[in-house]
Amino acid sequence: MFIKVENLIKSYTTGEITTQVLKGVDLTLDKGEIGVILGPSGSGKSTLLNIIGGIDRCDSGLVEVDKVEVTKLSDRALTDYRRDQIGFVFQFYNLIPDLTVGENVEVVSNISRSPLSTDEILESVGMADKKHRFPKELSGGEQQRVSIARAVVKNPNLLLCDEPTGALDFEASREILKLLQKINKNFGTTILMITHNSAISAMANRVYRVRSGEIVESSINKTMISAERIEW
Ligand SMILES: Nc1ncnc2c1ncn2[C@@H]1O[C@H](COP(=O)(O)OP(=O)(O)OP(=O)(O)O)[C@@H](O)[C@H]1O
Repeated sequence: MFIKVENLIKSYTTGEITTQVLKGVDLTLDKGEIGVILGPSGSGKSTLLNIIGGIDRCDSGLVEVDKVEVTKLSDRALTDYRRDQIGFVFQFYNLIPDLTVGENVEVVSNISRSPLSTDEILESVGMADKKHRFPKELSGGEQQRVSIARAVVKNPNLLLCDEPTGALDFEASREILKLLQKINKNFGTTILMITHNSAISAMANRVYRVRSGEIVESSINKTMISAERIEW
């Protein structure tokens, strides 16, 4: 088992009000699989992903990734874990506006332990010919390709995607999903992805549905379909 989450609990306190955002979440994913987390806004999906990725801490429970007990790591070790093992892709790309496409990717590869080649990655995401452009000269779908290149160049064990197609139209979304599927296949990268869109679950090995901080449904897809065939 590559990801093991057990009885994960997390609360946030604002002023005098404490809200339990994760109420005992269990989740597993095997190496090389694609997992999808579905659920309405505010149900705790990002909180769950951020704890798995070492951006946030839980109150109690277990997160284990590739046999590392993430929930036990010191702050220093958690930073190393995040830098060395995890690639993040967000809804709004978060590219550095003053850097070109190539430079945005190199910023990450320069601080990575065993990076892949920037040119090779840009080639695989279909952005090699736009290496010298700036983010504002790209479409949303192209910017997301660059942000995927930036996440993958460090050769992460786990790619965490928070609504990667949330800001894109249907065609651009499908291209991004095809790209994620290709990365999963070519690099063997395990992918865990949050989405509002239940059609996307057809390309996942495992699907988790979250509601109000709890997993209300989990399923395993015996037959995954190619992202090419996803419609909504
Ligand atoms: N840092 C924080 N401080 C206080 N409350 C927070 C914090 N982060 C998240 N929350 C609250 O926790 C709940 C779950 O948020 P989370 O972002 O995990 O949900 P989500 O399912 O990812 O939602 P969305 O689909 O809208 O992104 C929300 O009610 C949110 O307001």
